Amino acid sequence: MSQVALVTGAAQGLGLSIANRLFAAGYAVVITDLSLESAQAAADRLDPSGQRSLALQLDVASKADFEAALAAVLARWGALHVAVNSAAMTRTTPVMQISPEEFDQVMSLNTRSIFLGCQVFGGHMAGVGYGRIINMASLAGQNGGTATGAHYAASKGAIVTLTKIFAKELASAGVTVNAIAPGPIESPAVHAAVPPERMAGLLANIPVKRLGDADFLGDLVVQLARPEAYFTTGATWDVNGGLFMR
Ligand SMILES: NC(=O)C1=CN([C@@H]2O[C@H](COP(=O)(O)OP(=O)(O)OC[C@H]3O[C@@H](n4cnc5c(N)ncnc54)[C@H](O)[C@@H]3O)[C@@H](O)[C@H]2O)C=CC1
Ligand SMILES: CC(C)c1ccc(C(=O)O)c(O)c1O
Repeated sequence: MSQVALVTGAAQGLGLSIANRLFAAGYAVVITDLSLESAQAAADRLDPSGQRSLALQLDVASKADFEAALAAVLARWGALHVAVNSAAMTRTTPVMQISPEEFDQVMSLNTRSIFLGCQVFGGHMAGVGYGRIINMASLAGQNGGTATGAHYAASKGAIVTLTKIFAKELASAGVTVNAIAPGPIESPAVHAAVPPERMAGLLANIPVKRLGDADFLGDLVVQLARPEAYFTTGATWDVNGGLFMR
């Protein structure tokens, strides 16, 4: 039987690229997102037969949704080997203008979702003695970048810390927990955030002078998801074209 991988926020963008690479690597892939329709559409494009894919609604703000998704995956395949916590929101409000409500919204969606994903999926994986969890952090969380919002950056920095905490907690149970911290990757979100007339300026500021590649991120997830990757845990993998230097 194929190993089973679940990706949150996988209807579009990097989550979808990661799901595609996991599918290409032979996994049965669970595409989850806020709306079942968008998750199902992505799953249908990936795997028209539906034999090695499952679409689920999973609002990462809801612990009950994580638990229901886990139950649905176990009912379909009896196992969950890999969980990729990719869903997040971005806000670009300048730090002195962020309201308490907006701060809480970004932190709770981006950070609490990782906590919930690690707790629910990691708890199951620890119970069966095997698992791989990969959390999507960000360059902004590594260098305090403000272009994407101070609350966004703080929420992503907290993911690095949570990744270490869950890695320590789950290591002896055969579960690894790693994070990936991308800089700007070729993706719909980058093009939504950077209008064409500002793209040259962004590229000029990236030391390698290119955006990152979403498929490469997907392949990195595939590597971290391998059983042979048992010796890397609690790590944050930087993929930022040298932008940490800026
Ligand atoms: N695109 C980039 O260059 C970078 C992205 N990242 C991170 O990579 C991850 C994916 O980013 P993108 O693909 O660019 O984002 P995106 O905005 O294109 O996709 C995010 C996905 O998450 C889903 N989502 C939003 N709220 C949700 C909720 N409450 N429950 C479930 N799903 C929800 C959306 O429907 C969407 O499908 C995020 O964690 C982001 O912070 C980090 C650094 C750079
Ligand atoms: C595409 C989004 C807005 C984006 C862009 C850049 C970074 C970064 O450099 O850290 C992000 O984390 C993003 O989410």
